[in-house]
Amino acid sequence: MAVLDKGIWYPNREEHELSAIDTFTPSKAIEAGRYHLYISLACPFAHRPYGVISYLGLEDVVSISSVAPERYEDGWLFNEEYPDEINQTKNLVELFILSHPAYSGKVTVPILWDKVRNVIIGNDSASLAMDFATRWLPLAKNKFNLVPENYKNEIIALNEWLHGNVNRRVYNFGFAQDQKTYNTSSEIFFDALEILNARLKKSRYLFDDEITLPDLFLMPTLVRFETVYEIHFKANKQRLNSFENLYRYMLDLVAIPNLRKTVDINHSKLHYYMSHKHINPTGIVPAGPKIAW
Ligand SMILES: N[C@@H](CCC(=O)N[C@@H](CS)C(=O)NCC(=O)O)C(=O)O
Repeated sequence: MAVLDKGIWYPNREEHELSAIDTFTPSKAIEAGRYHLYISLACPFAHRPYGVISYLGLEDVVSISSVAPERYEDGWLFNEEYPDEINQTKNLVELFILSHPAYSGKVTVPILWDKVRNVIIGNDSASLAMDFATRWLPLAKNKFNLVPENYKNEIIALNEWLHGNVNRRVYNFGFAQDQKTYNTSSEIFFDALEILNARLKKSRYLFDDEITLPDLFLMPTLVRFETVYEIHFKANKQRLNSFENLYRYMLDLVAIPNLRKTVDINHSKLHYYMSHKHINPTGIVPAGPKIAW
């Protein structure tokens, strides 16, 4: 992978080789127009806070832009179609250095930028999503409570479970370098889909009939399944539509315009197939598959 070590970019160094990893200090101030969320339209983790902002109608309060689909040796890039209109940098590495000149750690999306202090104030998708869903709710156009108090602890626990068993897990076997790793992680992932499928037989969404935050954690993986993960990550133990309730659930979610507009299949395909040369050396992007939704 790739990291910054004291402000120097190493495209082939691992995070565990760093002597220290820097973190960002969140801002407590909730202020319309003050922050910008940098995402990649391809990234399922960035999709969490993006989904919350779109579903709640917070776009006029927090601006959003995406990096370009390709990610090579220089990391995430901006280009003419996907510019950095806030800081005019050419890539995310430059943006991290602008904020924290001696930064050590990975250079990932999403990041939340404070336009007043000109610094990054967060790069953890789960906590950004939780923050927008709760502290920012008073500024939202659509005041849906994604974290009802009676489910709060269960929601936090389910988000973590989804992260380990589903959202991150598909990468574990997609990037596996040996059969055993692939088999183990594929098994865990498809077992988790089975559990979710059974759960969704009893309710429309993960918690009853209203959308809650974990739905916006699960959706990003499901919408990338057929066009990317099934082929590129060899996630083909079962077809997604063989999980009847889970598939119905995904269709329900993408039928909601504020969620559907956060899904960019073409951008995702371009990113995954072109950028992961270690598993797709030619960088060829498949023409299909045609999907039903
Ligand atoms: N801190 C993260 C990780 C997000 C993440 O893994 N983002 C990926 C894209 S999907 C990334 O930017 N990877 C670049 C890298 O690992 O160098 C989060 O917010 O959950």
